[in-house]
Amino acid sequence: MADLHAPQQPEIAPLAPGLRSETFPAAMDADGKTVTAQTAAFARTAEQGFYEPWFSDEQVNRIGQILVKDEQTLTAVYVDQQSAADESWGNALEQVGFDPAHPVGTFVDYDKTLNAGGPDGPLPARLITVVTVNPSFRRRGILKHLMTSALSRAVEDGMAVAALTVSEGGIYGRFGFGCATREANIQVDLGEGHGQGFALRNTPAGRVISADPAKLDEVINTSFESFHNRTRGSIGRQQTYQMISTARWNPEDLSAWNRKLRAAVHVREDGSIGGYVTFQHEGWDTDPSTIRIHDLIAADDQSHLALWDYIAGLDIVRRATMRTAALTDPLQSALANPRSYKVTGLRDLLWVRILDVVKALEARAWSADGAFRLELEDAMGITGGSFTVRVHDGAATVTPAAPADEESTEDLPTLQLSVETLGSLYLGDVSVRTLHAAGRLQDTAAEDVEQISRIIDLPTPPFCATHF
Ligand SMILES: CC(=O)SCCNC(=O)CCNC(=O)[C@H](O)C(C)(C)COP(=O)(O)OP(=O)(O)OC[C@H]1O[C@@H](n2cnc3c(N)ncnc32)[C@H](O)[C@@H]1OP(=O)(O)O
Repeated sequence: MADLHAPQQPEIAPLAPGLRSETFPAAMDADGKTVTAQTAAFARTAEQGFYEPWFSDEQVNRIGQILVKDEQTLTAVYVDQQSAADESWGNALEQVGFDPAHPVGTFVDYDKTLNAGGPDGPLPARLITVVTVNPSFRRRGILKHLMTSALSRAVEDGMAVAALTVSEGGIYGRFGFGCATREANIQVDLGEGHGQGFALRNTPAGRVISADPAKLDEVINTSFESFHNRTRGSIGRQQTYQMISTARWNPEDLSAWNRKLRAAVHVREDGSIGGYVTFQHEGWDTDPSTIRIHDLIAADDQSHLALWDYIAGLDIVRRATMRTAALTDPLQSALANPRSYKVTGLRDLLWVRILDVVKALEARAWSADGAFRLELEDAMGITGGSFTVRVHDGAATVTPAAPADEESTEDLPTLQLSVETLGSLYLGDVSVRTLHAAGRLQDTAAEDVEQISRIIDLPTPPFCATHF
């Protein structure tokens, strides 16, 4: 008998007449130096979709190579001028020199891992990025086709979760994605000279050593791996990070190397590497003189503070800024004067789509032992239904349950929510109580909220340090 609770592939939304889609791997030419014409044309369409400057062929080739290195799967939508339903539209495209080899829609997916805090470590996640539609082809269902196809493939491949970062907050909820992590922009005032404005209550152990970013490949890899394994909400990094953090690639203009980038590494007292920071001086015309931190990845909290102490100790610098700080950054509480740390902005980063509720919940962290019933609604029909969740010693067992209206011998508190809301709850960014107050828990009874919250809500928010 078919397992009615197994994830189901969603129906794939059709493309409008005259459009066709093709899925292919990002690939290099036989010479191994340039990406294929199809991959390069894909990168060109993405560049237009995100309103980037016209890239040179060399820059396009660099983007293509990044896609290749992470074995990314590209799906492109092309105009089939021959079969275009509206002939005058086909003629108009021809008149303006439209090249049918250039797609009008782009979509990338690839696999990394997501740390959901569970006992068995990070779980595989299907990541979605570079979603663009040529402005002249928007609002005709191209995204809907690309997304339903991609989620269908992800279910077929047995993925428990998909994730993306969004350009606009109103697009992806309809596909079951919920906002799951946030990050802060911070500004730290350093005062004049070390210790004047910035002083840690305790001096971190070990040494921080200035380093050439180009020589840090191994340090970057091992530091990130430790960080990823200890940080709920972390997503595995694509090759782009390695290229940027080692200064081989300048993200601002895609030129060959970033001459401004500097780095430092924390070496613990026992000689092991604790983490690294990459940063640049904003220029002598900035007032106050400012260091921008690009990336600060530490394997432990002492190393995190030690790297900040190094930045604060740089002579002539009065301010440090960072766009990717954790909401639980320990720095503010470690400062003698916590006011020198200011949060200047807050934004969502990771959005999560649960594809297999059993696998996903069993890979998650929990706060307390207990059991509850889950009534999950999934409008795309992928993973909805009734489940019993039992948590014991920090690990969950999730089993299909009879529908709520059928007789049940067990009296368990019941959580009713949509798959989008479960995505927001998954990594612990928002609490059961807050979602209940927001009216997002449908018919969940107020008296059940307290019990369920004790099991689900996690003590700290998650943190994802990876943009993609
Ligand atoms: C994961 C990432 O890569 S995030 C980056 C997304 N890309 C961008 O922001 C680049 C600029 N924008 C675009 O390229 C396109 O407008 C896209 C990709 C956002 C949307 O593509 P389209 O093909 O126009 O979307 P499509 O027609 O399939 O719309 C699907 C649904 O989303 C809705 N939608 C599309 N764009 C938006 C938007 N910007 N805001 C709110 N809703 C939107 C549509 O109204 C439609 O709703 P429905 O389900 O009620 O019918």
